[in-house]
Amino acid sequence: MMEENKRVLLGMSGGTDSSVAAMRLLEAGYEVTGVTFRFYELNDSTEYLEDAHGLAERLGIQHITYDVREIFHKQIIEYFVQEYMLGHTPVPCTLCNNLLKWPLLAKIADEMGIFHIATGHYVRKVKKEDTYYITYAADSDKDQTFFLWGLKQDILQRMLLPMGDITKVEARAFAVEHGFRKVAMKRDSIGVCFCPMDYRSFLKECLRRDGSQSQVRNDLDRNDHSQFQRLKRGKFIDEKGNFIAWHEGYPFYTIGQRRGLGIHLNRPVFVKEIFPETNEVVLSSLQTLEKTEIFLKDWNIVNEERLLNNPDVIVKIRYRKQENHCTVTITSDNLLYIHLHEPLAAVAPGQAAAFYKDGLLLGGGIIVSSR
Ligand SMILES: Nc1ncnc2c1ncn2[C@@H]1O[C@H](COP(=O)(O)OP(=O)(O)OP(=O)(O)O)[C@@H](O)[C@H]1O
Repeated sequence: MMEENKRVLLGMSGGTDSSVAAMRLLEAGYEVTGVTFRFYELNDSTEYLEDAHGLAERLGIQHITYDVREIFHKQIIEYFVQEYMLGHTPVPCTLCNNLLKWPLLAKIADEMGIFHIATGHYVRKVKKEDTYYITYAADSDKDQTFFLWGLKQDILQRMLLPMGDITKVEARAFAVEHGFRKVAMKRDSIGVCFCPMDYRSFLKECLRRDGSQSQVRNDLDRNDHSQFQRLKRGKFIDEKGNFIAWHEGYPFYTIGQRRGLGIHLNRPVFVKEIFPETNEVVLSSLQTLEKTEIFLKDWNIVNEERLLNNPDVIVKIRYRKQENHCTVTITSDNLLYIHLHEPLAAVAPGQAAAFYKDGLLLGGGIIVSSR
């Protein structure tokens, strides 16, 4: 294991937060090296690379770019499409952070003899009894803890999080004060980087492009017909299987969805279940969507003592949504079992769940099922 030093490798996206992060790290006396990952280039635009590089030059820091477009395509975009084809709700940002962004920062830092790794994430970290934890950001509107439950001690101990203590408003002001007006004016990124708008058009486009030689294969695709063919009209049904209306294809719906169903009934209805095999989507009242038990796969626990069997842990299944109280245990088949203390609606397979207690992020996982 490398000795701690005053060097830090910072992920620089070209955006406000990581740019201000670079300035704050320099102010704190670190020798900063910036790395910009080429994950995905929307409309082939590489402006972000030039922005990051230009900023690094002005700050007098070393800057490198690192092309991971192929890995990103395989691990994140194909996964994203495949999850919808399975009737699930994917979490690409969570996976990117936990499987790509932070591990890559650590790997490159290792190669360069740099101990610390940093991003412009709005999160903080603390050490308690020899264990490092991610904790909520000072700016609760920007808090990004929800995306980082998969990180382990080897990463956590090396992390520097210069944006955790300030608000976004302060970050913009900081950039202006330091003479970086353009940095301060950058728009906040919205949604998923490779699909900032409507995921339905993205899905259609991806599957059309991949066509019959689809790189995106799954169990449902055994019949060797292109997945694009699967995006066809299907039935909205009620819980008894009665036809309600036509829909545009099951991958275009998410459990818990109410808006955009394209139907008008005299009662509010929500997507309750998705059946990819028959291309049917079950609609029902919100109450029938409520669950009290959730099972997670691919989980990570930061501290077992604090999480398991604790009678009152907070679980979040959405970035900006409600916090629920629960108890967490491990099942005999190695899933995490969440017993919710009050029912929760709109629990979709594929989504992430993150656990908190006393402000500490204790881990999380991917939802496989609920009841
Ligand atoms: N292409 C990239 N290369 C290197 N690091 C990145 C890249 N994209 C994001 N990051 C890092 O991950 C952090 C969080 O990214 P995210 O896209 O969630 O946030 P953001 O609020 O848009 O940040 P920013 O304002 O810095 O773009 C960024 O602050 C940055 O440090």
